[in-house]
Amino acid sequence: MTHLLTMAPLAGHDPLAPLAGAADLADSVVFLSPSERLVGQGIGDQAGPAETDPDPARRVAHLLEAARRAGRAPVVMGAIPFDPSGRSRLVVPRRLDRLSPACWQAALQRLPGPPAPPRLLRSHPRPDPDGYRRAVENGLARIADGELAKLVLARSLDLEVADPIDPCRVLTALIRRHPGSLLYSVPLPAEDGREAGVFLGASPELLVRKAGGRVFANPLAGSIAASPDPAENARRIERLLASGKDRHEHAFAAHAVVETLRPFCRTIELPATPGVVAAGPIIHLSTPIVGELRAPWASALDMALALHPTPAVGGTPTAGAVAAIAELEGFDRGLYAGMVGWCDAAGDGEWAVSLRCAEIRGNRARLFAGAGIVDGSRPEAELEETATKLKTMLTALGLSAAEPTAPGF
Ligand SMILES: C=C(O[C@@H]1C=C(C(=O)O)C=C[C@H]1O)C(=O)O
Repeated sequence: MTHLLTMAPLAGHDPLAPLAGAADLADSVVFLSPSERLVGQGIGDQAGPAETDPDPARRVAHLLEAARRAGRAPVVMGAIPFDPSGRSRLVVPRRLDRLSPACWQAALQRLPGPPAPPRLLRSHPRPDPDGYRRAVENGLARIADGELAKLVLARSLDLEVADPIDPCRVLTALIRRHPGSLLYSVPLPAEDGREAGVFLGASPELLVRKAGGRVFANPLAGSIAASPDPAENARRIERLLASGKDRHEHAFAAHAVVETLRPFCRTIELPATPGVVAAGPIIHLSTPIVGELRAPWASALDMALALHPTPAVGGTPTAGAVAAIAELEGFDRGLYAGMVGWCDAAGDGEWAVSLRCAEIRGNRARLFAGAGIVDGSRPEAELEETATKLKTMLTALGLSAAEPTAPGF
């Protein structure tokens, strides 16, 4: 990416304003990864044909063309839902800043502290724990029938707190706790009777990154709760690496990613064994994948759309799993388990799987978490795994799962 501004010299412009609490996150878009740190400001006026076109690639092309005409940096940022034909949140910020690693280190000093623990008024899990166990049992029956080999079942948690939530403090709490994750905040308009807000999170999972002629991906699947005790944590990592059920669950995602990327590549390899990645309260099996692209290089977005939904958020076979998810989950995933990131007119870009996230609107937050079901999965363990994954956002909101006020999830 060559056309982005670095810490902009413009008088009166503060590239960090949305992260420092000096500009509204609802008028900004943020994507921070170990490779790129992008902060866009001024997104106010962007609803239009691109919002309603069911093809995300056409939506992005439309926005890039509009950016070119308006003389803006041709970079589209935002989120595409789990159902990519649904409402995406894609924008071309009026001002875009790319923060260098040195700027970023200095910037961290300016971030506000975590939110004060809010007073929880109501919490509503969907499905409730019994409903989720039943959905997993149903999924296991379909796996036993041979209809499916893997299925990812998720649930959502609606929270209402006494005062409006400050999304900036929630995002900066995530930044401090998850510096190696892909961190994001995307504005949400008022819709379906709900007020405007933001969609934000800290995803450990890179769907795809393209930089010049190279492509990177990092499928995750197969998880265990982390322990605060280092010796116990090390034992859990050994247990995860040795778990046949988790290795089987992981293999679906890793194979699918390599096989989907292979036609785009001159060279690509699947590492023989997965490693692990720690993501706050949870540890995942992880396979980093690198490929050399075949000319003409496909764009990051084309590859992201080809990969989505990977078996890490959908299942195997894909179409059957997506149909089972619609039938068994009983809520709309919206932007959860879709993709969030950026792409430019040269085809470079980076897209994370939209995980460990929440929609925050006023004094309400909707959280999401899912778990992969394969032969050998146990409903109670999968329920616990989703509760562990929810902790990432609960902690950032100041609602630690250990507190007596914690929601009954
Ligand atoms: C579905 C989620 O996470 C995905 C599922 C995982 C699993 O089942 O082990 C692990 C990481 C993610 O690929 C989620 O965080 O909601």
